Amino acid sequence: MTPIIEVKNIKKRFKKQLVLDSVSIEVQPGSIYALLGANGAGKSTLLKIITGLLDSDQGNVLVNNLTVTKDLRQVQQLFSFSAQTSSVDDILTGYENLVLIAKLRHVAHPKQLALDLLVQFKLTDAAKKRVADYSGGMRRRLDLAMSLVGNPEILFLDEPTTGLDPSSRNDLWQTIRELKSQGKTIFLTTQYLEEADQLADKIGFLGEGKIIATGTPSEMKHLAGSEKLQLIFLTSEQLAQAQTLLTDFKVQLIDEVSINVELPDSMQSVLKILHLLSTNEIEPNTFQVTSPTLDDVFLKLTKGASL
Ligand SMILES: Nc1ncnc2c1ncn2[C@@H]1O[C@H](COP(=O)(O)OP(=O)(O)OP(=O)(O)O)[C@@H](O)[C@H]1O
Repeated sequence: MTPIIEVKNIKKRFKKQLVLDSVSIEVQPGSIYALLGANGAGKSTLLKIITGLLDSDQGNVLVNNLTVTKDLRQVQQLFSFSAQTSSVDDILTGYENLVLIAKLRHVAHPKQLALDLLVQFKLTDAAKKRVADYSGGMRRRLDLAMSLVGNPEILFLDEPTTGLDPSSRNDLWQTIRELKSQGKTIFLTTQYLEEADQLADKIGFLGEGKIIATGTPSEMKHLAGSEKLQLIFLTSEQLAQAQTLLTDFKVQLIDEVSINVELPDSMQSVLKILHLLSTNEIEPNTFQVTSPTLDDVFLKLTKGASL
């Protein structure tokens, strides 16, 4: 399938600081792409370049096969951009904000559209409240609702859940999933590994100005290694006996009574290991299978830098 967004070899420098160094990204239509990176990695800068708000020094961006810098007017019809700073007007109510933006975008029946969006984003009860009195989660939902006025194909969301509590974050994730199920393409930036894991079809890790790794969440986790079986024994003698039996496996000592065993082929290896131990009358006290997380990938890629 032809990508709906193609970022090709983007370079951007602010004075002496090279912020983006040959960044290339492809996003498929109807998918969620998460650009993951630490504070200051260059995520917002890249979003501004993709949406035509900022010029790059090198490279180009195609949206629906249109070059952003040449065909900006046409490209702007295809997307909306929710920046980190909310675009809602505090003095107006949620309903008034939506009607205003709908009128500015010359949408037919702005009042009806505002009412429909308030229902879709579960804001009907707060429709007549001034936005100044909204919670952070309600503001972000209103922001998203406003970005849908004009029915754009692509939504760019810059750190959509930063500053939200876990419950509001979950609500917003659900809303983003619903937008994808309606066929929207979503390009979001985040510094939360869990958010990328929960939402993205494809992730790009931005580090030191480059995409240092890219893939689906499960492909990314494979970068951090295979699944492991953690075995905890009652005594160190049992552990030592187990080690002598597991010489065909990669074993990592955790403490004097626990080990991690790498599982090259998941369940088959688990069954083999437990069978081997039980036929030799060594019973672990507890065991569990652990899968690598995106945190493991990030630590491996950045050698411990914090996100
Ligand atoms: N207009 C500008 N002039 C000079 N430097 C800038 C400008 N905009 C961004 N920068 C610098 O570029 C780097 C990347 O900033 P950017 O805002 O793109 O990062 P980010 O990944 O979005 O970070 P955050 O998660 O904190 O929003 C930072 O070091 C920032 O100080």
